[in-house]
Formats: sequence, structure tokens, C-alpha cells
Amino acid sequence: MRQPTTASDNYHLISDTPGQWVDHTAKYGFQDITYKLSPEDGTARIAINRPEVHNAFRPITVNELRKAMDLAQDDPTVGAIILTGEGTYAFCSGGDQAVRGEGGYDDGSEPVPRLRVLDLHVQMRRCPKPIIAAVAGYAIGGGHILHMVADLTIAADNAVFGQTGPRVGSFDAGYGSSHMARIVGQKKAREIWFLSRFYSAQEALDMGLVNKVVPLAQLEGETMKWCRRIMENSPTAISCLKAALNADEDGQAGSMQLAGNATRLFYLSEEGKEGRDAFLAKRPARFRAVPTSKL
Ligand SMILES: CC(C)(COP(=O)(O)OP(=O)(O)OC[C@H]1O[C@@H](n2cnc3c(N)ncnc32)[C@H](O)[C@@H]1OP(=O)(O)O)[C@@H](O)C(=O)NCCC(=O)NCCSC(=O)c1cc(O)c2ccccc2c1O
Repeated sequence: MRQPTTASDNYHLISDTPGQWVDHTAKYGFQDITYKLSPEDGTARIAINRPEVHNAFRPITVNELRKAMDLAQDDPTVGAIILTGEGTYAFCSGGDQAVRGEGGYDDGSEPVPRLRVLDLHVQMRRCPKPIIAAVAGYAIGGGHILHMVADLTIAADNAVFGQTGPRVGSFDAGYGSSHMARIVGQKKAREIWFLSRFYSAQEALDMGLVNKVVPLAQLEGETMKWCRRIMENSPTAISCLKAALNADEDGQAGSMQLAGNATRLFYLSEEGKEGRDAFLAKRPARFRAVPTSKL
């Protein structure tokens, strides 16, 4: 008699080879990040590339990340987005303290100092495609928040996680606090912020901060395996699930994201199209005559 088995999902058959990356960094004039696509896998790879400061971000970096996220979101060939850091020593060490000015980060690229990374967080939440953080080395401060805001995190066994805000006179009272508490619970979130100590990859796994820990050499392959599996699945189902999982935490904006999915699906239905077609033909709509109106 056949026995039920976890292998019946065929997950073990999915390749964990690295992506075949095509580098689009120069095409978009990016200087602080790299932007690559693996067309065969339908995956975009966005990486912070400031190794001299352990991939700390300045306004230029954040604005390039926002642009790259837009590119990946609007590219119909992309179904999964990897967010990572170049090199193996740091995913990201947070906001670049050397350009922390009065009232925000200021590298001279914008007219006023801003905390633009908060806009990036919102953009990542609203992106209908899954974002997977691949973390090698330090994910600290604002870098730690970036991986938390991503939908999934694969960590290398050399990863180190933590907040430093209270040590450097900063705090993130947005997703960096509330989303963290949803992930690890209120007591643990208070510990992470109030003590500002660092945690190993295994400790992060134990508290649900990351999805999987793998040897450093397997980080890219494992991340690609997750992306390939996601690409096998229904993009609409995944997009609606992301919106649903965000919805209660994101309040009205979260409901709106979910509602937008509903409207878009309705537009694809015969009933939705009948309303448009009737208006354009200047005739009464016959909603009840089309196959999708059987509620
Ligand atoms: C990550 C480290 C623990 C690594 O330590 P290590 O000893 O290995 O390396 P060094 O400290 O010697 O660093 C080498 C080199 O890099 C520079 N550097 C590292 N991180 C940064 C950084 N974040 N900003 C600027 N420069 C950095 C370092 O100065 C060295 O330069 P040299 O010229 O001396 O070679 C350790 O580096 C570390 O603890 N880094 C700082 C982590 C940190 O405090 N990050 C900022 C937290 S606050 C934040 O990120 C933040 C950002 C936002 O945009 C917010 C927005 C809204 C609300 C809150 C925000 C927020 O809190």
C-alpha cells in the first residue's frame, strides 16, 4: 500500500544551482547596487554594493534600490526578487552614519535630508512579487530591518543579526518595531531593541526571524531553489496571499492592496468586461447574462 510522503511535492527535484545572471547594473547607471536577472529562472537579484562600509546605505543607495524594485516589479518575466549584499562579510550594516545629517540622511543627492528607507519598506510590502532576502554576514540596524521586511529570509551560517539604533542614537518605530514584534513576539522584540545585542544565524532561526540557515557556500543555490519553486506556483495566488498576510498589519493600506487584487481579477471576468463593453457600446449592461455572475 502506498504511504503518504513529503517527497510527493517533488520539492527535492528542484535545482539548487546558482542563477545564470545577466548584469543590468550599467544599463541603469547604478553605482551603489547591482541589478541582475536570471531569465531562465524568472528571478531578479538586487544587491547593495558598498563593501567599504559593509554595505551601509546612503540616500543614493536607497533610491537605487527603490528604482530596482520598480524595475523588477514591472518586469513580467520576473516572479521572484532576491535582495542581498555583494560579498560575504555583510548583507547590510544599516544607514551610513557618515552621511547622517540633521533630521535625516544627507549625501548631497537630494535637496533635503530624508529617511527614504521607510519608503523602500512600504514599496517592498506592496510589491506583488515575493522578495527573498539572502543574508551572508552582518544584517545590522537598518540592514536587519530590510531583511525583516522581505517576505522570506535565507541566512548563511555566518550571518549575524541585530539592531544598533539605541547605541548610535536612532530607532525605527515603523516596521522595524511593529513587524519585528509580529515575527518574534513582544518580549523578544523588546530584548532585541533594548539590549541591542547581536544574534547568530541559529538564534535567528530559533526565534523565527529567518526561514532557513545553510552553509555560506550554499546560500545562493538554496535561495535560487526557493525562487524556482515559487516560479512553479500560481503568481496570482502568491500575490493575493502576500496581500492577505500583510492586510491586518497594514491597516487601510493593507486592505487596499488586497482589494486591488480583487478588482484586477474582477476586470478579467466576463461580468467585469460586460460593464465596460456596455458603456462603450452605449447599451444597457446585461450582467446577469454572462457566465461569471452566478453569485
Ligand atoms: C557591522 C559591524 C558590526 C562590523 O564590525 P567590524 O568591526 O567588522 O567592521 P568596522 O566597524 O571596522 O567597519 C568597517 C568600516 O565600515 C564602516 N561602517 C560600518 N558600518 C557602517 C555604517 N552603518 N555607516 C557608516 N560606516 C560604516 C566603519 O566605519 C569602518 O570604516 P573605516 O573607515 O574605519 O574602515 C560594525 O561595522 C557596525 O556596528 N556598524 C554600524 C552599524 C550601525 O550602527 N548601523 C546604523 C544603525 S541606524 C540605521 O541603520 C537606521 C537607518 C535608517 O535609514 C533609519 C530610518 C528610519 C528610522 C531609523 C533608521 C535607522 O535606525
